[in-house]
Amino acid sequence: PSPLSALAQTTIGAAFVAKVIAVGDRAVTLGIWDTAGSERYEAMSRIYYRGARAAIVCYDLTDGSSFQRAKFWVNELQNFEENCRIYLCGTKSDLLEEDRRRRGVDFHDVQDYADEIKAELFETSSKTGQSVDELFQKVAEDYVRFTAFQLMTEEKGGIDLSQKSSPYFYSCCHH
Ligand SMILES: Nc1nc2c(ncn2[C@@H]2O[C@H](COP(=O)(O)OP(=O)(O)OP(=O)(O)O)[C@@H](O)[C@H]2O)c(=O)[nH]1
Repeated sequence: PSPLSALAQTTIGAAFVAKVIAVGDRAVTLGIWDTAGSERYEAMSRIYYRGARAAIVCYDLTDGSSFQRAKFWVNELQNFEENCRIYLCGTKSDLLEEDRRRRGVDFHDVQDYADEIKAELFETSSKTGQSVDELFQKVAEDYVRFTAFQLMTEEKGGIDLSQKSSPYFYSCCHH
């Protein structure tokens, strides 16, 4: 079956897949939960995204109401998962390539919203694969970058600028 037909089923509960991504010379394994998009399954979805470090919130680029529903999930994540970075993902970009008039959500409106919530924005297609790899690559890269930063700031309750021998200075700031 094509990748698209494998996905074209209503998600009840959640589906899981692990994806290994190279970031520099490291291999990062992302554990990806595909949760049900319907708000009806809100309580169940929360079980899966609890503790998540990243969330890809998808909406259909041809359907304005799906963007409004995406905002619901963004609010949920902001309220319950403070350590979770949010990535907005407009799907079905292939349909816009075919006919620009099918766009149901203004790009600049979404970009403004993404800036407001400090999220990255991607427009992807499961059909053509457009920007899908780039999106997961960014998630993995950000994870590595922010985790290193968090370790650096948490270890001693702050960044000690007098500690020039800190290994983090060698890995990221030493010239
Ligand atoms: N043209 C096009 N159709 C797509 C694309 N992605 C999904 N579809 C179609 O959109 C419909 C819904 O796709 P799903 O992936 O099941 O949507 P979903 O949001 O995961 O649905 P739930 O699992 O119920 O949350 C199906 O008919 C898919 O074939 C895409 O990138 N391009």
